[in-house]
Amino acid sequence: MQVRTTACLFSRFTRYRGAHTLRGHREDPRWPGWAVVVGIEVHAQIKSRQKLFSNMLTPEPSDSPNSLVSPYDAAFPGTLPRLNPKCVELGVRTAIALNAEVQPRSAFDRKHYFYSDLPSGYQITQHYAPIATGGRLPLSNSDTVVRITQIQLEQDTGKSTTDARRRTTTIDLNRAGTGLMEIVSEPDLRSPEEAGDYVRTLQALLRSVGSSDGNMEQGSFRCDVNVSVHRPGSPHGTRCEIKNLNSVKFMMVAITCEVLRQIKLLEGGLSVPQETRGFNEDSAETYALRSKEDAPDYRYMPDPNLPPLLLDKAFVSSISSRMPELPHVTRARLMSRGLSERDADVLMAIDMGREVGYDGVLGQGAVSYFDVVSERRDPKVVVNWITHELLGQLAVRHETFKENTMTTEQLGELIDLVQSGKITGTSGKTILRNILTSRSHVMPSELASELSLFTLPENGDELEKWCLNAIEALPEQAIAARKGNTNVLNRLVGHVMKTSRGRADAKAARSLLQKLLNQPEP
Ligand SMILES: Nc1ncnc2c1ncn2[C@@H]1O[C@H](COP(=O)(O)OP(=O)(O)OP(=O)(O)O)[C@@H](O)[C@H]1O
Ligand SMILES: [Mg+2]
Ligand SMILES: [Mg+2]
Repeated sequence: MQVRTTACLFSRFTRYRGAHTLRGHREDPRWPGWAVVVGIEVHAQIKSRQKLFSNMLTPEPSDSPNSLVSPYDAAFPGTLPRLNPKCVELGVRTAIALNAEVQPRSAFDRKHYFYSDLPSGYQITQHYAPIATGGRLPLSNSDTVVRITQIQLEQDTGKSTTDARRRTTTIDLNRAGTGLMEIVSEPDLRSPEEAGDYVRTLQALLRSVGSSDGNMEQGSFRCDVNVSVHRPGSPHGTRCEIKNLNSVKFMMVAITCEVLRQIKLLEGGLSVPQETRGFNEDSAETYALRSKEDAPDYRYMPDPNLPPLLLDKAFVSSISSRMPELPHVTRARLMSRGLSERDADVLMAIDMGREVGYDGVLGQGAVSYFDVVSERRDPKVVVNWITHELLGQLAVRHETFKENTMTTEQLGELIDLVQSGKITGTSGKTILRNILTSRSHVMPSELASELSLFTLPENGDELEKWCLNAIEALPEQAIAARKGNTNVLNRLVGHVMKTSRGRADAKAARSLLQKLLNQPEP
């Protein structure tokens, strides 16, 4: 009894504190005798129509430079910030999705530094009182739960591009003033792979609640990765922060390189100085950007133009009640309906924008398509038709799921026709291809009769004709099959399928062929 109570307490404690604080060290063969610690600061662009403090539109990467800049974004004297409520709502949605505590009172501060893409000379952020604190994110591919320190709202800067040859820097202020959420994790990650899993899980979560596109390549989701190493059992080592990583893959490579660099220093009797570092993708090396001593003094101060942000319980619960299904819930629901992990992932990946060019929201794309078709049908059969046939054919056509014209009614009826044996699987695929090519909304049953694809009993006599035809066309194979060679029998079945253009039922053809072959020769 005593033991059980302790175990119970222990598991609750680990869950509350995050799995890592009490998790035993698992040796990594890449760095025996060392333990790795990673904490990530994510800057995710808020998917609001307008910027954080001005009514200028949030730019797309395709917008021409300096085309979406209000006088406020360019820091004209006399302009004042006005907080965009949509950004607050999306910040709160993110906080709820991360199980964080939305603060009834948060505030905005100025972080000062001087750089050409920051016209006001300061960035407005939430340094002292963030909008939410203390969340948790269970990773998709393991039992690890990563604690979230805080979520803060802040402005993005403009973009400067330096042309070394011409010795000029061009400034694009489109991005200046767009809303960001800085999501800071506790140092709970233990390997490059876990860091990758964290970023992917977070991207999926933000996309599912519609608060960010989460696109690392396009810069709407930027990660600063803090890495340190220590001997198991000793306190955490000194961290270095790696900036400007633009894909999950390179982030994982950068962490690996940084771990090996720090170990080399420590094993050589040196120490790791706290630094901000960059990553060179070509040489696969991190390099020093600035040391802790060079870190600027940001002279944080409360922004006198912005009152504190007060959020009452009713506001938060009204957002809470309108939250969409979160990815881990969708996943569990799909799997409880008998889908494999892989099938669930394929459907969810489409909705969460991993399909190129598809900016979907979970629950409005492939998952809901599946939900509708499988409402009164076998979920496993339905998912097979979607993932293998429909997605397969779309891929052949270089089309995305968004471009799919086949309705849920069409696919539903098609599956019913095949399942009830009225048409064969092969005919079903022909009809599916036909519907995708013609982009028509004609129902599969109409097409089946138009193309005379209905199977037995309508074409019972035909089946015999096709089988006799096959035996006649392949006499040598017929002799071998008669002697019991089943491989050769398959060739004959194939011939029947070909001449019948897939209308014959392969099983029926096989048994009829066997019957015909075993009859005494005339
Ligand atoms: N020993 C450590 N090893 C690895 N990561 C660490 C370690 N200690 C802290 N971290 C991580 O470093 C990050 C610190 O981020 P935080 O935003 O608090 O401060 P900062 O990096 O000093 O400031 P800034 O926001 O200006 O970059 C967190 O994600 C935290 O988990
Ligand atoms: Mg930070
Ligand atoms: Mg940092």
